[in-house]
Amino acid sequence: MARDTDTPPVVTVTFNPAIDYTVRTGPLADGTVARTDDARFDAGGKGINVAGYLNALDVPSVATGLLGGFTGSFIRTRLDESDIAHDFVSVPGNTRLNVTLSTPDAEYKINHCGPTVDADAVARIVERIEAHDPGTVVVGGSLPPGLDVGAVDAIADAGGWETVVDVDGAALSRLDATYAACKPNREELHEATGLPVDTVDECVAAAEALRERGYDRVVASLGPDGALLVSETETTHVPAADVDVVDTVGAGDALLSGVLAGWVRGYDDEDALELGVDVATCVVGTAGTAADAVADLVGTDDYGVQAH
Ligand SMILES: O=P(O)(O)OC[C@@]1(O)O[C@H](CO)[C@@H](O)[C@@H]1O
Repeated sequence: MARDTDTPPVVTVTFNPAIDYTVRTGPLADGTVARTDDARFDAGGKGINVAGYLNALDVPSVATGLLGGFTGSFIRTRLDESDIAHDFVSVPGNTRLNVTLSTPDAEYKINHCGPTVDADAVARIVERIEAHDPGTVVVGGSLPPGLDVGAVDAIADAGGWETVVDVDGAALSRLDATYAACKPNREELHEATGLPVDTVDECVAAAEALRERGYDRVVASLGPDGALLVSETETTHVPAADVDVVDTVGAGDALLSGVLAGWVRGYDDEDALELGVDVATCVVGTAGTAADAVADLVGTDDYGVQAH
């Protein structure tokens, strides 16, 4: 499908990018060495993943944020190799390396806090965003030491773009600006609202409560219960597909990317959410963040765009 060059790009902001090291082993035992040849390194962090998936879905995107050190260089190289447009601010220190360890019994995740960042980096990111004149800005992931949620509000308040956030529940409960959408998972819905989220109906009520706090639409990833999209006028629930989960790295980012791609293409919320679930299903069925697997969706019957 030809890329639409008239559409303003989606700019993604990752304050705290990461190399994702995803490794699968047999069972682990204390005091023994587990050996494996099943490991991969991906350029990651939530905003970077969203830019990669949007790129794979032929939606114009630019990734910005903060990168430093040898790990930052690796990420720039990977983005170049994958033809993902990027425009990062360089900072001192090494960008973090996050580990996902999959064993037959469990999936373990270790996320580093990231390098300490000077607060003036936020103004430098705003300059990069302005240079790309986006319609939508997506701020995704944790804040490194040195920044607080004011950095996210500063991005949302800095220009005429719509801002979408994928930040943790505590941050969602503290942001002050107005946002076009947020993408909590189930735990984050609870953390942000204090409401129970055991059933899908309870998740809908929590999403409605979150909307009252300044998020126009709430896209919630509910794991095995699928996903929800709650707006002022409607509530949509799409169940999860039956898929053998390889690992869940990037699943929430994939859901959000599919929804954003749908909105950019003028889908209604239901079709956008269905596309989001298709993209997330593809990612959980493939090792690592798997933007290459998402690109394979384009042109198949599973890619919702074909039906419109
Ligand atoms: O520590 P954060 O910023 O909350 O999450 C970072 C992260 O776990 O999220 C992505 C998956 O969503 C990974 O690429 C990355 O390692």
